[in-house]
Amino acid sequence: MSSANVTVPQFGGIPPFPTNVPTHPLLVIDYELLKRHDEKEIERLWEAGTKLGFWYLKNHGAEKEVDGMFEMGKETMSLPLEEKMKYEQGDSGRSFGYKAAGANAVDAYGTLDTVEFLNVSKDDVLSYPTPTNRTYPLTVNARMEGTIRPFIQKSSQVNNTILEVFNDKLGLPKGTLLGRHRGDERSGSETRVIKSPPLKNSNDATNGNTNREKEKGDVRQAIGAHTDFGSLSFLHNRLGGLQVLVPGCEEWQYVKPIPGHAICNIGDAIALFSGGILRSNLHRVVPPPGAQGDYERWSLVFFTRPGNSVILRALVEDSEMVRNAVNRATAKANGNGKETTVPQKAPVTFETGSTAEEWFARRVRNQRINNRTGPETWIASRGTEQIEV
Ligand SMILES: O=C(O)CCC(=O)C(=O)O
Ligand SMILES: [Fe+2]
Repeated sequence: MSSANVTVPQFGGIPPFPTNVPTHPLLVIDYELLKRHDEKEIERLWEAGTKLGFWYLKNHGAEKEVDGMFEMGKETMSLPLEEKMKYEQGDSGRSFGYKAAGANAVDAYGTLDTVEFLNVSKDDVLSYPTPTNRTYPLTVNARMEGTIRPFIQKSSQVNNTILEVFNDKLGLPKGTLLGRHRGDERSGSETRVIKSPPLKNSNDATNGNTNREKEKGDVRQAIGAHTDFGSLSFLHNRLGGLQVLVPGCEEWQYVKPIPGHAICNIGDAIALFSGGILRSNLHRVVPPPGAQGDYERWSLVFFTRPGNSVILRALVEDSEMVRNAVNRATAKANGNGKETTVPQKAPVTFETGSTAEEWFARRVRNQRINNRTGPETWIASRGTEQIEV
């Protein structure tokens, strides 16, 4: 049997992730140990959060719910496009609902994305059958209580446990980070199911706008380079395609999916709250590598985001560590007091002046291809990628 025919049993008969592509190993964090406040595990999570902002999470206990969510995703994406479009997220910066393939840009040139996804608001799930924000297709409603609610509850629990670890390591008073994610305030927290077409179809998925990539010698992007908008992301995928840009490296590297392991990462809100100590790292999605490219790619995320009214800024009054980090970043941007003829970098700003709701809407709105006027629209969609520590 050739190696291309060997499949991964836990991943439902798909070819294995190839060994000959640049791949970045992530630290594996054991959720069971975190829950028991194991000091070594907390140290390893801190290392993952401060160096790359990405890690694997094992023993998270949500596998059954994840499988149910993929089923819900398949049922929903199989609906006629016309039906899905009744629930489209629109161009005003709202995220909840359906996003068709090709509705977002993946770069400053306005190249179109190839993925379709469905975002379901945490608040809508918890208030179901009364909508908080909007309604969803029947395939979603049918799974609200049996599948989506348990998934959201488990995922929130996982992310909240991690928030508490970071809270304490940052020297913040107990409950400071959780207090910015209160259950009684509406938020942008949501779950997302993503479907990417197989490589051979990804060109016609969006009327084949690949010429620009061919000219640039770049790969086709399913989701363009981005930092996540919120606090913490709890991600489940089966096929490769997720890539990270590791600090100090020029080449994008794959993150290999491992059965039973979620991939977790930090978003802009936590990078800002922590004065850049915790990292919201750039990542993107490209077609799965090697023989995996012949398959449809599915992924699932739960995004924890701050309450809508929370101002995104470094928590300098609450933590000496955060205060020192902001002072260091400011001094560095100003050339550390040295006389220099080299133009100074724009100072890193941890005072966004923006609520979580505004930050999120700005980023969503400026990714939408219908809102594009030129490269400035892409720039206006950016997050915390300018933060260097
Ligand atoms: O599909 C993936 O593996 C990652 C998706 C992602 O980065 C996102 O939806 O923000
Ligand atoms: Fe992401």
